[in-house]
Amino acid sequence: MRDWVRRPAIIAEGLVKRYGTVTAVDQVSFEAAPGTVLGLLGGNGAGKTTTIAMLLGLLIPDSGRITVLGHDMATDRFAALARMNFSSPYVSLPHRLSVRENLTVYGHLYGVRGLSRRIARLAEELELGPFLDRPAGQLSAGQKTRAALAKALINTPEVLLLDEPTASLDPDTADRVRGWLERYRDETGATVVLASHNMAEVERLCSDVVMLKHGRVVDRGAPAALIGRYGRQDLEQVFLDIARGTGVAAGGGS
Ligand SMILES: Nc1ncnc2c1ncn2[C@@H]1O[C@H](COP(=O)(O)OP(=O)(O)OP(=O)(O)O)[C@@H](O)[C@H]1O
Repeated sequence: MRDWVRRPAIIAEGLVKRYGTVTAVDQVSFEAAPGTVLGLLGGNGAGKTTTIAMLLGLLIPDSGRITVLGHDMATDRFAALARMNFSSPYVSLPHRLSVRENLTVYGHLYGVRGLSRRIARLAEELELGPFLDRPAGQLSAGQKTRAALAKALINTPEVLLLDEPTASLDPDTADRVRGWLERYRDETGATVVLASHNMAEVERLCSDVVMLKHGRVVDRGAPAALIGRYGRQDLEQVFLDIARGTGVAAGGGS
């Protein structure tokens, strides 16, 4: 295999972001290998959304460096952005446009070929049919989340950043969306960064996780390795140990 094939899809090195006196992200580094799902975990205010916003180039780090698909996001971000996409509960689709119109606008922005077919496929897989022609502003929270996921997938991104993608979905829909994300990753080889508070979801989808606390990386590893190191049954218990400072991890930390 050639070197460029093995190169991490995402490299974050020493990221720092301050909002006034708050250091939201403090010397955070990680890598995501191509075709993997990296979980960004941490309690409320740990710095997950800020990190994702920096990966997207929406926020400029105060220091540190981000490379996505070989492109330095400080100097060459547009080449990478065309091959990326994201969904976030903090970014709504334009309210007055229908879901179909939204997907059409974003599809054109990304230069998607065969756009009608792509929209039809996403509508089928994410079950958008019943509200495809309704204004995005009139949807329920769960319907908005699915529409936002469709927008995030419109350009078949190689790097997909998902901030709490199943937070407002009912358990059945959330499970189906997870299955769909797994298939998407398997079929396309996309690299995914997933910020989530759902530890069962993270265990299922992520090959690696980065645990953040107060903007710093406090542990990292494969879910099974972390569970083993903390002597726990599942990632939820590991999360609680880290959040409350009660866990004793063997040979861990960073
Ligand atoms: N625009 C902003 N101005 C000032 N402080 C901010 C801003 N955005 C985030 N912060 C602060 O930065 C820190 C990290 O916030 P961030 O939203 O990245 O956390 P998070 O891990 O995504 O949290 P949550 O799980 O609650 O969504 C928090 O202390 C937050 O209050």
